[in-house]
Amino acid sequence: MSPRAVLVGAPGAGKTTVGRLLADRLGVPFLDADSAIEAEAGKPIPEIFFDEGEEHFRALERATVAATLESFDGVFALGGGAILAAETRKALAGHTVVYLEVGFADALSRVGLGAGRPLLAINPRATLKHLLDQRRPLYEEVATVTVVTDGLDPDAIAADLAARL
Ligand SMILES: Nc1ncnc2c1ncn2[C@@H]1O[C@H](COP(=O)(O)OP(=O)(O)O)[C@@H](O)[C@H]1O
Ligand SMILES: O=C(O)C1=C[C@@H](OP(=O)(O)O)[C@@H](O)[C@H](O)C1
Ligand SMILES: [Mg+2]
Repeated sequence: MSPRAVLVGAPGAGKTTVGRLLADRLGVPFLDADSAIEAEAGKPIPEIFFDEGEEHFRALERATVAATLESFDGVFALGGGAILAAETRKALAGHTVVYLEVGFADALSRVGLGAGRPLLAINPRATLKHLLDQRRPLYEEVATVTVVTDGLDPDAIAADLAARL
């Protein structure tokens, strides 16, 4: 069993939003890794970061992604930092991985002041710029399909993807 599509990309790329729309169009279930982690931990992502730290969150994330890749056949949206783990990049090989590409200006306007995203709690502009630069090669490495999202409406992106998958 393999997800119909795994969505990767930076915070604000639209993984959660476009993923849900894409799943509706394909008539398959949708799962967001962050929501699965929150359900498992029994608390929101910012509280996991605050109480247990980022390393603990990343361990939960690696385990959730590994298990879901083997057991889920819908559309699966990852958190923006999931691909930082070499283990996760390796596990993505052989799957249909969609990279939702977003430039700095659109990403910034979409995430705003970073509410709900603990990594962007301090200095969201500079942090987001750094994340985009650091992670771009990793998203490119795992992607089998790349979609530019700048200036495009989520539903148009989902429609384009549904036609391509
Ligand atoms: N293509 C888009 N155009 C404009 N706004 C978008 C687009 N995709 C997502 N958004 C908005 O940006 C914010 C972040 O989207 P989200 O799906 O949570 O991104 P991600 O899961 O990749 O971090 C949400 O408020 C969402 O409504
Ligand atoms: O970029 C990151 O490292 C993170 C992105 C978030 O998901 P989104 O990319 O859906 O915002 C969430 O997993 C967590 O706050 C860490
Ligand atoms: Mg998301």
